[in-house]
Amino acid sequence: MSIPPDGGLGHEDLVFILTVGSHAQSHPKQTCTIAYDGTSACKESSNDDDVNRQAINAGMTVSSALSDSTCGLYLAPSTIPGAGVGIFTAVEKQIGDTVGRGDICIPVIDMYWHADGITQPFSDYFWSGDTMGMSHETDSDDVEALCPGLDCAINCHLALVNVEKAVPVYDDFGALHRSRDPGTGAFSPYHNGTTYVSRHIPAGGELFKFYGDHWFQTRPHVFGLIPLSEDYETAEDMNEKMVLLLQRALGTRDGVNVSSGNNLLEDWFGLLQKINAGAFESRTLNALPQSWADATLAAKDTISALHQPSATRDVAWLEKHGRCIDHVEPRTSTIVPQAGRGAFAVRSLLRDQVITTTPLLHVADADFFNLYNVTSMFDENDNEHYQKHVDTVVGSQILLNYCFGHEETTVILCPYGSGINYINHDATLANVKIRWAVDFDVVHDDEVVQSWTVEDLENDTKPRLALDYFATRDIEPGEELLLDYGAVWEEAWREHVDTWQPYNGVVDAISYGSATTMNEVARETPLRTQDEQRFDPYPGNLQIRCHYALKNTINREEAYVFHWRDTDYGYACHILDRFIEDNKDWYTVELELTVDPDAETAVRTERTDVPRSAMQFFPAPGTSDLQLPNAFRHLIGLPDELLPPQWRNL
Ligand SMILES: C[S@@+](CC[C@H](N)C(=O)[O-])C[C@H]1O[C@@H](n2cnc3c(N)ncnc32)[C@H](O)[C@@H]1O
Repeated sequence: MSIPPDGGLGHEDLVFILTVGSHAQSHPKQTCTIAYDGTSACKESSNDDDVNRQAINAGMTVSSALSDSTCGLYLAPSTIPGAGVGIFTAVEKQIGDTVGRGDICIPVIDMYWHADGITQPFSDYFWSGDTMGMSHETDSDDVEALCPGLDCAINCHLALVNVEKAVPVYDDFGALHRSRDPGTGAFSPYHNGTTYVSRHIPAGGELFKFYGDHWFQTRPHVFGLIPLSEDYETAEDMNEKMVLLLQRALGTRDGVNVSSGNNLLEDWFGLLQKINAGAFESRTLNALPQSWADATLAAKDTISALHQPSATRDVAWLEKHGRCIDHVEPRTSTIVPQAGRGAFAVRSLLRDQVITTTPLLHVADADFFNLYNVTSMFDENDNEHYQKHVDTVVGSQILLNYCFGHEETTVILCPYGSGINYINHDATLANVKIRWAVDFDVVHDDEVVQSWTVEDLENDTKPRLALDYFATRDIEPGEELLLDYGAVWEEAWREHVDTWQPYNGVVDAISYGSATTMNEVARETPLRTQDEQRFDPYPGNLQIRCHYALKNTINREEAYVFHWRDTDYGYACHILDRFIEDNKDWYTVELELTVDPDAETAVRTERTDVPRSAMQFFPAPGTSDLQLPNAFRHLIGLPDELLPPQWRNL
């Protein structure tokens, strides 16, 4: 089982991309990446990038733009011993290809505060929310992203990292509006996270993402002195030199014909193995090939190439023993109003066919999902303290809407299968059902269903349960998959719709503004200065932020365009002045460089000659649709027949 980290880019890794204006029309597109240290690198955008981008812009997932007849992705036992399940591609993949069909990500806000002390499995599966474009969900810095698809299920092998972490697209303008739609805020706006291939993968190869070296360093009891990324690089270099040296000593240029029984080689690798076995404890030595055959192979190719065969399964074996995880893709629901996106079949599915099997993360204490009322107080030294009122639950994490539960138990089960989290409810049109997984011991232990108590589940959060989703009738390609969430869910939804009223909070519902729309529609529109905003304000739920690159002074002579990645958040900034020169608008802004909200004084600095593209709208912290106090929250009903009797504790 994969255990993603709180990984991702730190701010120091941030770069901005500028499109070189003079080249933009007459030459192939160039993007230049400038790091904070001032170094830059440019590359021409590939056609593949354009095709992918066009597909995304057209509202399709990348995969649906490509032809699709057989399963391309499997969930199967990982090739890493003890790692549970892993994800495998059934088709060869080249750098820049995509994998999967666009995952959803779900923010979990202020968890370490609201759910302090509650045993939960999620920490090992979270990606840090700021690397997923979720920074604006709270001003406390405590936002985690659970991406229950590939980002949750792909393992990490530091020698074979072959796909990049997917970053979701933030879509706060969807089809729903908080002034009229009771479904507003009831599903995650972070979706279509596309996984890109970063290294060639053979058909049958397991996928590996980079969790960050830190993730392995902080788990020495599990992984011991496993080589880290840098160790592989150093070992690569050492190996090349070692092989050259030995070839010279052996008087051979390629060394391939040297018999494995050669004394020099035996002595050398015998010594290396002894050193490795305890004389020195070194992650780098652990990365170094331990035989002449491996050393020469690695010198010709890479050390990673040595690991690839053992990380590859036969495709026929995957078909037989794995579970297909790419039968469905997400799209805006066509059947269910107010529901956001849904899951659609990409190929014919037969009645009783298992559409996919999905592992479950379990929480024994349902209070994990509660959001509590908070008051802030100042002590005698004027330090602010927060008090949690555990008797006043004011809402639930949005994650609740993606998990299964039952009114007679505190146990909650959250699936992390690719695509299945998009399946909506319809009791009448349901064409999918769930059951405990059959014949998939690698993630499902029926003993847990038969005899584990709620306490047992609390004491052991390793995923040990899985569900099969199967078709209850033949399903055509393009049909939406629908599940019956149960009568309790349906009644809760009906009551929500009947009693729902628009919520007027920071801003009245009708004048709520979508940051995404403002950034798309008003990208070229001049921004109003602070003085102008006094008379003509922007919607109160929006804030303007300036690009991170403004941390350094900028040079107007280079007519650059700032590029915002989906994860960029920038600095809070205020527009002091706007002026026109060379027929262009320029701005003088004040940046709040200190991002820590607890800092007593924000470090402010002024920048002038700032172009429009350096500024972007964001929802102000805590004002997104997800944070609406009247947003619908309800677990999906676990059918009565699946609830183990010993879990009934309510
Ligand atoms: C597991 S998610 C399904 C995926 C979700 N539609 C999305 O876009 O991420 C469950 C949530 O979808 C919405 N939903 C599902 N079925 C619905 C229905 N029949 N009517 C209204 N909303 C529905 C509700 O917000 C529910 O809490």
